[in-house]
Amino acid sequence: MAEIQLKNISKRWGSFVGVDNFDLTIADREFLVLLGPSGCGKTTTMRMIAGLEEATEGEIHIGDRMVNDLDPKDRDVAMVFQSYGLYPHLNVYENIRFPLKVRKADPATHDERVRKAAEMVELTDFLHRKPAELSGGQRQRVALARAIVRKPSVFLMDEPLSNLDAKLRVSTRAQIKNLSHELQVTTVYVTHDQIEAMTLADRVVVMKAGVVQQVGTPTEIYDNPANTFVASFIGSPAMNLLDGEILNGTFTGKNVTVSGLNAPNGPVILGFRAEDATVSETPAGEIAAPLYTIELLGDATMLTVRAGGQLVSIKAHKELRAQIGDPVAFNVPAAICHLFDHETGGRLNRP
Ligand SMILES: Nc1ncnc2c1ncn2[C@@H]1O[C@H](COP(=O)(O)OP(=O)(O)OP(=O)(O)O)[C@@H](O)[C@H]1O
Repeated sequence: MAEIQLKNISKRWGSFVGVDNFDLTIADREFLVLLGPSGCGKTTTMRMIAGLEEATEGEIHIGDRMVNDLDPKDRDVAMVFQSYGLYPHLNVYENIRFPLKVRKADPATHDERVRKAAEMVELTDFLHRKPAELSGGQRQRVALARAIVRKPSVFLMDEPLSNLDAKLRVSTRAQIKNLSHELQVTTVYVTHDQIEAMTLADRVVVMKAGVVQQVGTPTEIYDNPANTFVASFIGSPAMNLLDGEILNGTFTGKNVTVSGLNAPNGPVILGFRAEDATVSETPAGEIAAPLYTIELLGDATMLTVRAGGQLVSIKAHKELRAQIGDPVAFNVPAAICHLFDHETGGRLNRP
């Protein structure tokens, strides 16, 4: 168990900046998720912690040691990759045991430790099989067992679920969450999937083009996104973001009007989430726009309307039915709106 301190770390290749001035303390036992689109620098950040990539600048501390000059094997971190990295000629038992052998752990303890790790990921019945005889989900569980068998100070996981099909992803995600609760080991987890980030993290770091955009709990990031990038990256569907102008407390965009805003006059980007808008039976005084598409989600109905050339998502109750092209009347209460600077996209105070 250990705290990780990343003190202004950067990674540059020539003039290209992969990670820019990343500065964060990850608490002992925290589950931290690095989230962002492809190429934003998540993996590079994690590889610097692991020692697979040298930081161009800054210091990395794990526990009470500065590890910049330590080899990966001396940092006491265990990694799980999306590609599993299992040894094909070894059976599950020997794959899980491998780190104990390499680290010369007391041989008398191996059997118990391997079986315990296998049990934690529900692989007890598969110990004799070779990786080729396992499903993708089972292989990923072998990789997890191999990481937990030697009780490292830190777990680093790079998109461990991305090779699994949707259903398996959900169940393995739950297993990782449960495992991490049980093990209480500081974990850094890389993903581009915002649902994984929201469901697993104690805190999420949202990155874009090498630069940290926001650090916060899933709720903080969802409820108070720091800018339009974070607002549109977190949540499904993405937050509705509309260009327009505020005049005397009323926002006017293309075909969307919201009144009662407590904000200065001028151009802004107005944001609201699909679940915060309400569909109205009585169209008077509200926004009306033609239905572009309707999706039945089971527990709700998602409407997408075309408001002034822009698509806007509204989550409605599950019984709602409508035809494409029908006018949909909806209401956007001022209290649930987010306002962003129209040039920088940075968050303005909530109205
Ligand atoms: N060895 C390298 N030399 C030059 N540029 C690199 C090198 N490794 C990575 N990069 C660049 O650094 C940036 C960050 O890469 P990184 O792998 O950290 O992104 P990522 O957020 O993990 O993306 P993905 O989700 O696609 O893995 C990318 O633009 C990548 O092309």
